[in-house]
Amino acid sequence: MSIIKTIEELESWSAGADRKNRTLGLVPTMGYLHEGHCSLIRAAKAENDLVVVSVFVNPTQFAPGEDFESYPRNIERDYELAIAAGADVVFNPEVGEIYVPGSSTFVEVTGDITKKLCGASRPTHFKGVTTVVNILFNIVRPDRAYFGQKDAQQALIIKKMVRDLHMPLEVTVCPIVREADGLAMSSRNVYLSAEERKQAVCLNCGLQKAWEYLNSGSDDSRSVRKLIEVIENHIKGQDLAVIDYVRILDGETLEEINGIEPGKAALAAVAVRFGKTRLIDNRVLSVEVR
Ligand SMILES: Nc1ncnc2c1ncn2[C@@H]1O[C@H](COP(=O)(O)OP(=O)(O)OP(=O)(O)O)[C@@H](O)[C@H]1O
Ligand SMILES: CC(C)(CO)[C@@H](O)C(=O)[O-]
Ligand code: BAL
Repeated sequence: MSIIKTIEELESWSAGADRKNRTLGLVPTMGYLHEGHCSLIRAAKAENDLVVVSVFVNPTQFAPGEDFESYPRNIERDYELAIAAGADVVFNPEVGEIYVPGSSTFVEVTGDITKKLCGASRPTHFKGVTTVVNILFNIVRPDRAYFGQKDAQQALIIKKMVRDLHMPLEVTVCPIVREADGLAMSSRNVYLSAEERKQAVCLNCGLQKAWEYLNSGSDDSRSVRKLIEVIENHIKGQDLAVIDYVRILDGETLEEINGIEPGKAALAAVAVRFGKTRLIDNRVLSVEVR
C-alpha cells in the first residue's frame, strides 16, 4: 500500500476492504506526525479493523497571515510513522481534491463553544476545521474518529457537530502526549528556538500550579479569578512568553464560571506566543464531591 492521493483511489481501496463486515477508524491530521498523532493511530487500531490517517494541511482553517505556507510537511516520514503505528492507509489529498472548484459550502458550529478561547484569537478557524472534518467524514465514512485533548476546544466542537447533525459515527478524544519536560507535543514545536523551547514548558507548569493551588485547601482555592492569576504569574516569569489567553471555563459548554464546583469539570486553557509561534495547552480541573 502506498500513499493515497485521490478520492477515487480511496474508494477502490474501500471497495476491496470488506467494509460491511469491518469497522474503520479515521485519524484526521495536518501531518508532520509525532508521538501525539501516533497515540491516536494506536487507539484507532485497538478499536477498529481498519485505520485511515488523513494528512491534509487545510487552508480554510488558516487566516491570511497565519502559517499555512510554512506549516511543516514531510509526507514520506509521516507515511512511515503512520504505518508503523498501525495505519492501513495514509490519505494525502491535494487542496483541489477536497475543495471542488467553486466550493462555497461551510459547516459552522455557533455559540460560545466556537467564539471563546482560540475562536476569539482566530475567528474563522473553527469554521474551517468543522468544514474539512465534515468533508473527510463524507469521503472516508468512518465508524469512529479520533482527536486529541491537546486541541480540547476543537474536540468539544467536533463532538457537538456530530451530535447536532446526527452524524453516524463515534468520536473518541485521546489524552495529551507530552515531551519528557511536560511540553505538549505539537507539530509547531519545531518553530521554537532553543531558548523558546526551554521556556515553553511554562504552559504546562502554569497549569500544574493551578492544579496544586486548587488542591491546596486555601480559602480561595476554587476561585477561577485566583487560579487564572496563578497561571498568568507563572507564565509571565518567562521573558519570551506573550500570553494570548489564560481562561478557565465550563468544561463542556465553555461558558463563563466563577468557581470550580464539586463534580463539574472545568477547562483551564492557555495560548502563549513565543515569537511567531503560538502554542496551546490545557488541563481539566475538578474537585471531588464530598
Ligand atoms: N500532544 C498531543 N497529544 C495528543 N493528541 C495530539 C497531540 N498533538 C496533536 N494531537 C492531535 O492530533 C490531531 C491532529 O493534530 P495536528 O495535525 O494539528 O497536530 P498538532 O501537533 O496539534 O499541530 P499544531 O502544531 O498545528 O497544533 C488533532 O486531533 C490533535 O488534537
Ligand atoms: C482536525 C484537523 C486535522 C482538521 O484539519 C486539524 O484541525 C488538526 O490537525 O487538529
Ligand atoms: N491542531 C490545530 C490545527 C491548527 O492550529 O490549525
